[in-house]
Amino acid sequence: MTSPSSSFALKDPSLLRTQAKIGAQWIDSATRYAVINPATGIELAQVPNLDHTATEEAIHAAHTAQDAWKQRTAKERADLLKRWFALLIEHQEDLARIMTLEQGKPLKEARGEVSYAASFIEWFAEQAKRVQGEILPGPQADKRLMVLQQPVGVVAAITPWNFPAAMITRKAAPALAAGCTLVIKPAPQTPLTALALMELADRAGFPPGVLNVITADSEAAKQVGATLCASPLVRKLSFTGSTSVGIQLMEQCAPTLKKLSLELGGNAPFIVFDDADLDAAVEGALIAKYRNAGQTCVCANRFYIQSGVYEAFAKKFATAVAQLKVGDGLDPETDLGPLINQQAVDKVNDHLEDALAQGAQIYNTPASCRAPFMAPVILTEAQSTMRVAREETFGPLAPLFRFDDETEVIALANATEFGLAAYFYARDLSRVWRVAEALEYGMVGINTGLISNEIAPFGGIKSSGLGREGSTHGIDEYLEMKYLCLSI
Ligand SMILES: NC(=O)C1=CN([C@@H]2O[C@H](COP(=O)(O)OP(=O)(O)OC[C@H]3O[C@@H](n4cnc5c(N)ncnc54)[C@H](OP(=O)(O)O)[C@@H]3O)[C@@H](O)[C@H]2O)C=CC1
Ligand SMILES: O=C(O)CCCC(=O)O
Repeated sequence: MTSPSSSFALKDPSLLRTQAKIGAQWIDSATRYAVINPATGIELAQVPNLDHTATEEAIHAAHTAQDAWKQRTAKERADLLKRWFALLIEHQEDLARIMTLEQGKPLKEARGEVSYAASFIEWFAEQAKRVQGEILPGPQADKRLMVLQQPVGVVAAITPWNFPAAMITRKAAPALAAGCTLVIKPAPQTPLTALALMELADRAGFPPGVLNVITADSEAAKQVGATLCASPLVRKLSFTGSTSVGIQLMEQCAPTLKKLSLELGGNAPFIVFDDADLDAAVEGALIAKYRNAGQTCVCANRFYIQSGVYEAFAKKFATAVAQLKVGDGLDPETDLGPLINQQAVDKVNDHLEDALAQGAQIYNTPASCRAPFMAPVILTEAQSTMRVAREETFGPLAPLFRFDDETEVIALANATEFGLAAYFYARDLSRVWRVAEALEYGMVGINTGLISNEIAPFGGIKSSGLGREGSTHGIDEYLEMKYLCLSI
C-alpha cells in the first residue's frame, strides 16, 4: 500500500504534515477528518479535528509567545520573514502540488499562488522596518506629544479554501512584521497547504507559539471560530470568506470589541464600452472570470457589454473560452480544475437555471463534465432580475448583459450591496476617469483583468468588508496607536 506522502510525489515528503501546530508541538487528536482531492474524490490524508479546548491552548501559546516576539527588533522579525519567503520559493513546486491536490486549481495557477503568497512575506519583511511613530507640535511650551505604533496582540486568522496559501500569508506576514502572534484556522478543505507553510516557518526559525494552526472539519470549525471570537486574549480577527459568515464572526467578536479585517464576497461588474480594445477585453475577461475556475472574490460576476460591441464581444469571448480545457489540475494542459465541492456546483447550476427560466440563452457549446468539474457557460440576454446579477456565483458562468450608455451602466454596476472589485475596458480618457471615479468599489481594474499584487491595497467597501490587505496600509491593521503626552 502506498503511504499518503508517496501519492503526493513530493521532492521533500516531510512537507506533508498531518498534525496541527500548537506552541512547539505538532499535535494529534483522537478524532481526525479526511482531506479529499476534489478532482478524484479520493482521500489524501487525515488531519486532527480539533475543538474548543485545543483552540484555547493555541490562544494561550500565542499569548505566551507575544511579549518576547514584540520585543524583538523589527530587523530580527524581518530576517525571519525573509527566511520564510526564501523557503516558500525553494519549495514552490511541492507546495503547488499539495495545493492542487487538495484544492483542485491547475498546477500552473498553484505555482503562481505560491509566488503570490511568498510576495506578501517578502513585502512585509521590508515593511516591518518602516513602521514609524510621530512627533507632534505640543499645544503648550512644556508639552511633548508623540505617537507610538504597537502590535495589537494575538491575532486570529480564519482563511478560505480558494487561496490556501496566499490568504494565510496576506494575514500572517503583516501580523508577524508588526510584532503580533497568530492562531490560524485554515479552511477544512485545505489544511495541508497551511501545515506545509508551518513546517517551513519552523525551518525558518520562528519561535514556538508565534504561529499556531488549528485544523477542524466544517462542524468543529464553528466551535473553533466561536472560541477565537470570544477569547479576550485574541485582540484582532482577520477573516476572508463569505459576507454572511463575516457578519456572524463580527457579531461574535462584538462582546470583546476586537479589531477586525473582513475580506468578504464580491459581485464584480466587468464593463466593455464601445470604444474598448475588444481583443484586450477578451483577454482580461478570461483572467477575471476563470482564475481558480471562477472561485475568487474578485472574479468578474456580471459582464456589461455596450450594444455596439455586444455581438462582437460575445463571439470573440466564446471563441477564446472554447480553447479552455477543464480537467484534473495535475494535468499540465488544464486551465480549469474542479469546483471545490458539490454545493459549489449546485450554486452555479441554480444560478444558471434561474437565468434560463428568465429568458437568458446559452451562447457557447459547453462540454459535458462530471461534477465537481464544470465547463464554462456563456449566457446572453442576461437581465438584472436574475440571481446572476445579484449574487456571487463563484463558478465558470459568464452572463452578458447589454447596455446603451455610460450613466445606465454605472447605475447597474453599482446596484449591489457588494463593493469589492470592478473592471472596465474603454479608450476615451475622460470616460476612463469618469467611470473609475463613479464605480463604488474598493478596487477597479481599467483595461486589465488582473489587479491583485502585494503592493496594492486589497479590500472592499459596503458588504465586501472592512480594512485593506497588502500594500503599505496592510500592516496598520495589526498596529495600535499609543499617544504619549510628556510634560517637561
Ligand atoms: N471572499 C472570498 O474569498 C470567499 C467567498 N466565498 C463565498 O462564500 C460562498 C460559500 O463558500 P464557503 O466556503 O461556504 O464560504 P464561507 O464564508 O462559509 O467559509 C469561509 C471559511 O470560513 C469558515 N467558517 C464558516 N463559518 C465559520 C464560523 N462560524 N466560524 C469559523 N469559521 C467559519 C469556513 O469553514 P467551513 O467550510 O467549515 O464552513 C471556511 O473555511 C462561496 O460561494 C462564495 O460566494 C467563499 C470562500 C472565499
Ligand atoms: O478572496 C479571495 O477570493 C482571494 C483573494 C484573491 C486575490 O487575492 O486576488
